[in-house]
Amino acid sequence: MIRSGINGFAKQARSRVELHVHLDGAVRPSTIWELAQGDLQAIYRVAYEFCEDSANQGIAYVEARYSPHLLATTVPDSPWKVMGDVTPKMVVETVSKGLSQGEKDFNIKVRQILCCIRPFPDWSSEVVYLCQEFRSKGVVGIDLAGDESQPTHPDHKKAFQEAARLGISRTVHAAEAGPASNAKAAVYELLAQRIGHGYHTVEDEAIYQDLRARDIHFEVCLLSSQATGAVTLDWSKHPAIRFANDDLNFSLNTDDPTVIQNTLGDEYDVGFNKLHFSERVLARTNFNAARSCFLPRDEKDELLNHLKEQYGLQECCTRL
Ligand SMILES: O=c1[nH]cnc2c1ncn2[C@@H]1O[C@H](CO)[C@@H](O)[C@H]1O
Repeated sequence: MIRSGINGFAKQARSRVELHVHLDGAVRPSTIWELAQGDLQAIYRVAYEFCEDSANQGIAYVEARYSPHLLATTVPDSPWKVMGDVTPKMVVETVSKGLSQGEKDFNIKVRQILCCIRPFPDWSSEVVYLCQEFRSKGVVGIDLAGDESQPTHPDHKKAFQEAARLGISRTVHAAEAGPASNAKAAVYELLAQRIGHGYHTVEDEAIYQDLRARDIHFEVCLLSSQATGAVTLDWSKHPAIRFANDDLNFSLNTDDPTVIQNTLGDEYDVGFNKLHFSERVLARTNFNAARSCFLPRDEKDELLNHLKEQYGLQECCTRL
């Protein structure tokens, strides 16, 4: 693939921002093989190596998401049927330690988003509790992931409203495979500030225009969107082209790099080569990610200033 200038530049300069990547979808295949019996050491290793792999892609800041319940072994209704003594809280503690050591060793900033899972509404109140409990240890937000074909359970709504009350930032997987109305519900009922994917939002003009006017951020994952069948295989019809033309607030992300076998650089390459995004659009998506990340104001400003320096921009230029 021909590399875009901004991509080649960013790789060396530690100047990318990624908002949508599943930690449990980013495990090195060689590590999965070795750690087939999961335990806390395995979780620590996955978190630590995630920092190294992200740093090697020129990433300055990344928000990694996962479900504490799906990685635990004490959850009775977990789909994995493996029982042990690792609680969801121990999972978050261990991920925090692994990321924190990785941040130091690889000179990168990494924060966590804890996922609620649609078919398991019973877990959601504990996810909010864990977000609150680990706020000072790197947890910056809450997500709702999983199959969006069923109506959102009231317990998820309760959890997200509680998260909003506590000042926990919110993103929701919506309109990935499901209809535009799911994105609307994510914003109005779950109080989401960001939408995971959101491709089908373009199919309802009123909803699309409303979310655009509200400056809702869309976490776009190009290669994942084709791999999951969420969009057609014709790149020229990809909804992100509309997003770019409308200067919508969106970013490029990897989603599940172990599964998709992609890097953030690949996503920028696809944007450049297949969707014909200009260098300016690619830079803008990266700045969109920074201005829509879940860091507190002062740390966000620091990140934006770092990016401006890397891109050689003098004045405030988050809207390139
Ligand atoms: O593209 C996606 N859409 C919806 N859910 C997803 C996607 N990728 C992964 N997960 C779900 O999120 C959980 C926490 O990281 C994963 O375990 C998986 O069940």
